Amino acid sequence: MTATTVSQEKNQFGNVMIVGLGMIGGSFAKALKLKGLATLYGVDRRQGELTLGVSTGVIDFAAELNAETVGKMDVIVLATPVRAMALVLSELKPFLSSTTLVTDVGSTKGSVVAAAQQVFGHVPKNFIPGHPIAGAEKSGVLAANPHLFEKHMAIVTPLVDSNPVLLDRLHRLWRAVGADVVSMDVEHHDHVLASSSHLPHLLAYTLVDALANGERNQDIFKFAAGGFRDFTRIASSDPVMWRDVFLANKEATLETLDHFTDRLADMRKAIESGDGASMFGVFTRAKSARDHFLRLLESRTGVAEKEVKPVSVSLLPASAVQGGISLLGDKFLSHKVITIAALSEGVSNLRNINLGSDVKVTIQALRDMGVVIEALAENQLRVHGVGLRGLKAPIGPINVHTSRESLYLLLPVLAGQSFSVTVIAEDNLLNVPMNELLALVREMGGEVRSEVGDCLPISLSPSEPKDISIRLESGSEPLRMAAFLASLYAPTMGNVVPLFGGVSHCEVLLRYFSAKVDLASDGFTVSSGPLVAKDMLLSGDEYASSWLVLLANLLPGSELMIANVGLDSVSYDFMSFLQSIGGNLALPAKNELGIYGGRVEAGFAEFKGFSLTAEQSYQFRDELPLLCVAAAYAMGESQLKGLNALPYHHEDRVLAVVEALEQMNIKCSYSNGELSVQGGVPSGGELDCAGDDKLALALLALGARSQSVIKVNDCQKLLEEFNELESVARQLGFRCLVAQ
Ligand SMILES: NC(=O)c1ccc[n+]([C@@H]2O[C@H](COP(=O)([O-])OP(=O)(O)OC[C@H]3O[C@@H](n4cnc5c(N)ncnc54)[C@H](O)[C@@H]3O)[C@@H](O)[C@H]2O)c1
Ligand SMILES: O=C(O)C(=O)CC1(C(=O)O)C=CC(O)C=C1
Repeated sequence: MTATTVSQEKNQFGNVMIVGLGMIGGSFAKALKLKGLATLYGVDRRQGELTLGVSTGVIDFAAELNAETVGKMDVIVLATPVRAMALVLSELKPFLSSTTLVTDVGSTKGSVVAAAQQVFGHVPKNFIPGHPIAGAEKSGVLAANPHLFEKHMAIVTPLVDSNPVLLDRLHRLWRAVGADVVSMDVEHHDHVLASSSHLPHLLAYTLVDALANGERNQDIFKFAAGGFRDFTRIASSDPVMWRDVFLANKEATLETLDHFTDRLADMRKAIESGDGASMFGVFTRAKSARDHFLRLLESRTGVAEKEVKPVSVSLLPASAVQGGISLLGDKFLSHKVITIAALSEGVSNLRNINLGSDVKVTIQALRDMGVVIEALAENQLRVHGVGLRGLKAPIGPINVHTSRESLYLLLPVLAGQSFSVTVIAEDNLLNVPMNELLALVREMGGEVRSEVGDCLPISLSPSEPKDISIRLESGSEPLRMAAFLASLYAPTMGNVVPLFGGVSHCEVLLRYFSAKVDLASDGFTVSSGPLVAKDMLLSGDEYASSWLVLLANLLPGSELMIANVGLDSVSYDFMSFLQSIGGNLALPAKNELGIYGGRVEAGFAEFKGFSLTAEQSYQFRDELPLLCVAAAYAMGESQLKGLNALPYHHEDRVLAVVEALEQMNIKCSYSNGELSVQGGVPSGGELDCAGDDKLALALLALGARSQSVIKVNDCQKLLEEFNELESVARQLGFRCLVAQ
């Protein structure tokens, strides 16, 4: 049950007494009182706090620990500093009923259990300790905040014979004030909190005290700014409370303090000897660990959840594509290069990197495993490679979120490391069997476990690496890259046989980073050896290039030049196909790396109706939406065959275009995987791209010469993935209208 669905029945907790009406006790009381869930009684050795408690509406009654009051309580919460709790328990003992739940909020749990044992001779079944993991550096009832516990954790530490009915009541109490309840044993609690809460307080207090009493103390405080304030906020906390905590949790605090002192001594040595690499390593790992912690916190408290506003985009009529442009780096190429650079030996400077959301997923995962990736100027990264097997075990699972490309790149690399790891994902990547990819990882020799038939999440455990031979059954580019990466981990040699010949960025990039990839009679061989860091300027996005070329062909008066294309065989063949159906474009020649790199030029032309074989449909499956648009404007009829043999998401995308064509009054029919389209002039109106960025671009192109404007809805993902869309349009003299 979540906090929001908790029952809010009036006065359901009956009479609740808070002993120690300070900041925490007051916050708890106020939250219950404001919701009308209990009648609140306060006890405090300071009469002033009780008077304030009543006048500020934190409690209903100021009370004392006597037979009459204690006897009628349903719940008693001890909220004094931890060392005062033994005294409070002994004062309660003579009047306490076994049906009253007694709990506490103390920051240490072992000492509170020991206090109960000392007072009662055993821990009574109705005494169940607890601890809210929420607080502030303030104290006293005036600092009470009824929202303090919302979306925070409350730890309960029941003992074996704790009364289950009262334990249930304790859970409900914490949930009623908005907390998420977790159960823990006492010893574990004290060790965890010694590191996560007690040590930081000790450091903050000691730092402030050392500086305040050191030389130049006046100026130190005068010139201290945000960093000092952020680090030392908690040194303003209550000294009595914290003295009690350190007296009560001595052993666990000393253990974590010793570990920290050793690490501090290492840092001292690094500074003394000018060992920048060690410092850089510590700072990078620490940053990555803290970023990871913040993400966990955000996902728990929901603070990062931002409202996503629907965005629509339209291409305004009477535009032509005119001018020269360099496009931002290709997305999948960016993923690949960053991963390869991370696995290389040495430092690589990468320029024109596309930092789209999926690429950031890959970067984060690599950082979580100790790779230092510096963001230099815009779209420029410096990657400090760690070598093929140099990744470090991450502190939590690797989350590829919704990025299929990150998953395909990272999985074989993780399978080649010496640690076990769990890989998790979200939304579209869940519940999809990853058979081909997992088969490949299993071939590497690693153990792969998933709870539900080859779907994520999965756990990988390393084993002896072995030589592999992979014959790819599909033409998927991510799978091809995964196969090449897997073969890098073969002890002597790996063998990759792609479904199609032709050049792809996979082997070109690996060779560029010094991998020994050779063309064999059957596919490629990859001989074992290190990757070596290189600098690289990435070529422009391939799908964006194809889209612009199509637009230039559709819009009269266009004169387009893209200066930085880098086409693999599929993209080159696609552009050549456009030429073969009457398209007006000039393509670059093959460069020394085997890629068609350089400039593409394009201008207006009228396409002829065409016929696409099933093999071509498969080969151009990514570009099919663009080809459907070419068909919509072509003279005569076009046929696209074999569409039902495509991976389902490609067929779905084509079907979405077919629906759009029909809506725009372009005659078309689809049966048995064959689409025929009668060229014409699309009408206009609103279309939905269902959050698919590639489909969105195709639908925008459909509006190139439509009778009235075509507005494409649900374009948030398009603007995320192609965020330079508006600036590209501006540079090339055509107009895109983005509206929310
Ligand atoms: N401050 C935090 O961030 C935080 C967070 C979680 C848990 N805690 C725990 O909550 C407890 C209370 O902390 P706080 O921050 O509310 O402190 P606080 O100083 O604001 O309140 C403590 C109150 O206890 C009263 N008190 C002390 N001895 C007493 C006694 N013998 N009988 C009756 N009243 C007595 C004090 O007069 C004071 O009003 C502590 O055990 C602390 O470890 C604190
Ligand atoms: O936020 C703060 O000021 C706190 O110190 C809260 C904090 C913590 O260290 O996180 C302090 C003590 C606790 O027992 C629980 C929470």
